[in-house]
Amino acid sequence: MNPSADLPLPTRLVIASRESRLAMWQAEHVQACLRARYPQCQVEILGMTTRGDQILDRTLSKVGGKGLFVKELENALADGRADLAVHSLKDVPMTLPEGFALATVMSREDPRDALVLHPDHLGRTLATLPAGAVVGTASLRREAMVRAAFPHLDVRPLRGNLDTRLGKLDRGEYQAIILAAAGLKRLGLTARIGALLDAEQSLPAPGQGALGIEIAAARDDVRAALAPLHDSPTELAVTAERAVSRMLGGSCEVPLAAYADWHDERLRLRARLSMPDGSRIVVAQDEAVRPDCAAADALGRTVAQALIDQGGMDIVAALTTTH
Ligand SMILES: NCc1[nH]cc(CCC(=O)O)c1CC(=O)O
Repeated sequence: MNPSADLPLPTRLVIASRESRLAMWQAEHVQACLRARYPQCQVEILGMTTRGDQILDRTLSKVGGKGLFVKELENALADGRADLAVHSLKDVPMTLPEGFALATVMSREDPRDALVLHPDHLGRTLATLPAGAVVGTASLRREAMVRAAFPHLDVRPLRGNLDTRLGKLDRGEYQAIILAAAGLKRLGLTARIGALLDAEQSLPAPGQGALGIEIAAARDDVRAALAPLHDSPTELAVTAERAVSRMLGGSCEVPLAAYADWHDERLRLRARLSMPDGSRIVVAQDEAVRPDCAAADALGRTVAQALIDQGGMDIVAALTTTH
């Protein structure tokens, strides 16, 4: 029995969200799902600016990482200004602070990376862009992938929200940029996708494409209200992916890819850890048959251990001790 099944539904639910267009789309998506499910409940959005949104001149890994985007939202959950916070799961730290819980994982949007091209280069791919073409990416994982597989390209950092990044591309600062397909699709920008990079070419980041809903851990009423939005296959996949990252220290300074997908009843997890310059790459993969959450987590730890056994911690240490 679910002990919270009999809890009265809250009459009002406030969703804390960052104010970027993507974050707002995601909050409005959850708002629409909740309104459809609970017509009597008043569902509102509280928009907030986070430190991560304010600092735009340095790459994320240098300014403190994922926590920057969630802390202000957690403060709103803690003091009751909001009841739930919607996050791109990719941006949620591997271990939440005491008192908070990831209550819900929603079904996954396309997890792949997408190549977006400057209008002068439409029709090209990473392989056919001219030598020296500037390719922008905000992630060390994507940077490592391009450097290893396409050494003819000039990879440069790219920060800012989706609109900012696309603006820099269109102004000619980059010949191409790599973004998550999920964000582009959510914002109705599917037409800008020049090429989708399959998992063989660009293995996604842990959690990419999935939405997670965070609550104050004590709010069993909110947890119960969110239950219908939960997607178990996605939760098991991202549990495995996040376990890999957690075991390697959970830092976004590390170019880690981890992606789990379902093949009938088997959950297959692939992971890749690289130096940003593409000079060293270790890969591992394993699978579990009909795992529960604990087994999905164990799958992630097994794959992380396989990366460690191949010298993965040397890569982590080389990247995390410099600043
Ligand atoms: N780090 C920013 C971020 N967080 C989530 C997404 C995309 C949406 C998703 O993965 O659910 C993006 C943009 C990007 O990587 O291009």
